[in-house]
Amino acid sequence: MDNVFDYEDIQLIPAKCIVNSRSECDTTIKLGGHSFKLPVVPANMQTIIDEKIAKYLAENGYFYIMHRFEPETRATFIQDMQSKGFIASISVGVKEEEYDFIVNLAEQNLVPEFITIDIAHGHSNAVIDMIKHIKRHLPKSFVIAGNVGTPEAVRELENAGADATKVGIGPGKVCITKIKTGFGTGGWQLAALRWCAKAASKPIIADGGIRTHGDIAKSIRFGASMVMIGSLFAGHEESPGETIEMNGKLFKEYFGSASEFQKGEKKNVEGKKMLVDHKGSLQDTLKEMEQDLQSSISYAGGNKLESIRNVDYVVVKNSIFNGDKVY
Ligand SMILES: NC(=O)C1=CN([C@@H]2O[C@H](COP(=O)(O)OP(=O)(O)OC[C@H]3O[C@@H](n4cnc5c(N)ncnc54)[C@H](OP(=O)(O)O)[C@@H]3O)[C@@H](O)[C@H]2O)C=CC1
Ligand SMILES: Nc1nc2c(ncn2[C@@H]2O[C@H](COP(=O)(O)O)[C@@H](O)[C@H]2O)c(=O)[nH]1
Repeated sequence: MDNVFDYEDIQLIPAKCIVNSRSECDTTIKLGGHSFKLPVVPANMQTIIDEKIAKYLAENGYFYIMHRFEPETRATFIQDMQSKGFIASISVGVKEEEYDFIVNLAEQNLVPEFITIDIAHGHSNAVIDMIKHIKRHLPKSFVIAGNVGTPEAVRELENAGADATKVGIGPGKVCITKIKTGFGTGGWQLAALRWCAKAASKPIIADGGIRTHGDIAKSIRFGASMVMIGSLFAGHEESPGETIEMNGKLFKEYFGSASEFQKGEKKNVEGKKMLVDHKGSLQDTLKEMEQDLQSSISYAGGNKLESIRNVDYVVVKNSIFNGDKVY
């Protein structure tokens, strides 16, 4: 791989506008036969999503993926969401008990619309076997598998039956994988996304490293159907992380799913805990994301999300912020 770059190194080039107002631009995206208002999904992490937020997102036409860290609540969660007419979208791991969980769901005829296999190193037989297991017992569920960072991995997971793959090893804000292991897509996530997207025949979710709303448009340009975001969603008043007051200022706690804090032990730790600025309501951020993306679409010279896919771009190494502090 040469010519690597990341979000901050790229600027998309404007094309002639065809709309009279940004409100004409349509940010909706289809995934798994469902239509969602934005190509954005909050990360399936315990300080980012809980049942209340999942319901809010589902009710308001946004995609969501519930985390897997309270495993015993998942069957009831599926029932509860579907009884309200919402999609059920859950996460699983790959350990032995997860195999039984999938069989139990099938026996109870509980079929989540979306199942995400949420593993650090998704290019593995553990994930391939779990994809096959889910497809055998719950063939109607849309399976998102990850995380990966290479075209080979995307192809192997797709061939095993994954309906979408999630790309991003180590670009996350609370990630320390790149430091502890020396591996990953941290620092070149956008180039890795492009590399993977060229091999993909099914949707890709770009996961981690999104620091500004413009990065959503850049992800679409480089082949993502959707982006998964943690840190930008961690600071809301509704966010499940604890609210902390320091020197009269409010913060929210945000921790990695592989942090010592999440795991309860210091074993294979690849994540950290941090505080992010408190920033008002989730609804306001989603609205702002929609408006910013509508604006992106208008700069792309179209009125639909797909128009972003064809725009030209330039590489401006580490310079687009001109010293502005954005995060
Ligand atoms: N996107 C990213 O960059 C990363 C995300 N995470 C997040 O952290 C959480 C925990 O992830 P994870 O540790 O995979 O989940 P689990 O702790 O559930 O581990 C899943 C299984 O995979 C094994 N495993 C984990 N990492 C590796 C590896 N590098 N090589 C071989 N086997 C491995 C584990 O065994 P054992 O523990 O004995 O090795 C275990 O059996 C997830 O939510 C994940 O998304 C974590 C790191 C990177
Ligand atoms: N290496 C680790 N990555 C992690 C951990 N917990 C979550 N994640 C990944 O980060 C993204 C969110 O990234 P952000 O830049 O938007 O904050 C999340 O979706 C996971 O893929 C972890 O402990 N270690």
